[in-house]
Amino acid sequence: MTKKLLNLGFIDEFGNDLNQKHVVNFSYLMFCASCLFMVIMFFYRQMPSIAFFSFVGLVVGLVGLRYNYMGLFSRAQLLMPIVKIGQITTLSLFYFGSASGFHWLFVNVIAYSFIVFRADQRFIKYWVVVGSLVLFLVCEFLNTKGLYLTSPDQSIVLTAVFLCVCFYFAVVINLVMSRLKAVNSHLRTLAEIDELTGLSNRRKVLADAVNIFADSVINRESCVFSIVDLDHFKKINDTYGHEAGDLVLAQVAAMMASVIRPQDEIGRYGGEEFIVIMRNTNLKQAEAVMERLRYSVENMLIETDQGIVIPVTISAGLASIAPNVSRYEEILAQADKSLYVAKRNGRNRISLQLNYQN
Ligand SMILES: Nc1nc2c(ncn2[C@@H]2O[C@H](COP(=O)(O)OP(=O)(O)OP(=O)(O)O)[C@@H](O)[C@H]2O)c(=O)[nH]1
Repeated sequence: MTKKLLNLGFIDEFGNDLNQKHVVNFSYLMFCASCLFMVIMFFYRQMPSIAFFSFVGLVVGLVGLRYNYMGLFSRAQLLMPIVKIGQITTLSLFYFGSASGFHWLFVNVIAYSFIVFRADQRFIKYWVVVGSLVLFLVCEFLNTKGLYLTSPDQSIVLTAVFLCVCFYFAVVINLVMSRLKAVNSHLRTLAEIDELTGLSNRRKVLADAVNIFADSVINRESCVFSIVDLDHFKKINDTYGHEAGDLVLAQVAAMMASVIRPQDEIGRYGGEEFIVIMRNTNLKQAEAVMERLRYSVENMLIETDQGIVIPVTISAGLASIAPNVSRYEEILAQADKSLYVAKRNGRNRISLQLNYQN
C-alpha cells in the first residue's frame, strides 16, 4: 500500500531521478499528514491562528504534491524546503518555543537536501543546508518561550518530533536502499543478457562455462559443451533483410531455450552462434538433447510481418570433458571442430567430438 502510494504516477524508468522523486513524494505526504494533524488538534483546542497557519501549510503541501505528480519535479523539489523552513521557524519561534525541540525537524530538511538536489543543483543544496543550520541555531539559542504550549505540551511535541525524525530517516533510507537494489539488478541484467534474444550474453555464458567446468572436474562428472550455429544465416539476411534475420535469431533462441532441459545453460556466443552447456551429461545423452533441438528448429514456422515463411536449420558440434583437459576453452575448441565437421558434412546435423568413449 505504502509502496503503491509512493510510486503513484511514476513510470519506472531507470534513466530518471526516481529515487529523488520518491523522497520528494514521501516528504510531501509526511508534511501534509502532519499539517492535517495540527489543523485538527489546534482547532479542537481552540487555537485558531495555529490551526489556520497549519491549514495554509497543508494547502501548500498539496500543491507541491500535485506538482510532483504532474511532472513539475523541479518546482516540487524546491517548494518543499521553502515551506518546511517557513513552517518550522515560525512555529518554533512564535508558537511552540525552544523547549519543544520543534526546530530539530530541520534535520529532515537537511537530509532532504542532500538526497534530493543533484550535483548540478549544489548551489540550492548548500543554501538550504546553511539556511537550515543557521535557523536551527537561532531557534536553539534564542531560547524563546512560545505563545501557546504549556510545559507538558512541549514534552509531547518533543516526543512527536523525535518520532517524526526517526520515521523520516527510516523510510528515506529504505527508499534509497531499495532503489539501489533495483538499479543494481537492472545493471546486472544489462551486463548479462543479450538484448536481441533474451539469453545470457557471451560474457555470462562463458562465466557459467568456467564454473560448470570447475564443478564437473571437482565432482568427476561428465559435462558436454555444444556450439550451435544457424545454417546459411548470411543468406537469410541477404534474402529477407537484416530485420528478418533478427527475427529468426530471436525465435530460434526462444525455441532452443524451451527445448533444453532445466539443468542446461544456453547463451549467445556471438552473431548466429550459441553455446549450450549440459552438466552431468554424457555425449550420448547430449546428442539426444541436441538432436531434439535440431529437429525442433527445422520444423519451426518463422513468418515475417509480410507473411513470408523463412526456413531455418542449425548445426551443432559437441565435446565433453576429457581427463586430460584442464581448461574449458579446450572443450569449446573441440566443440568448434565438431561444428566444422557438421557444416562440412552438409549442415542441419549434429557432430560429436571424434575420439569420445562414453
Ligand atoms: N540479422 C542479424 N545478422 C547477424 C547478427 N550477427 C551476425 N549476423 C550475420 O550473420 C552472418 C553470419 O554469416 P557466416 O558467418 O558467413 O555464416 P553463415 O552464412 O551462417 O554460413 P554457415 O555458418 O557456414 O552455415 C553474417 O552475415 C553476419 O552479418 C545479428 O545480430 N543480426
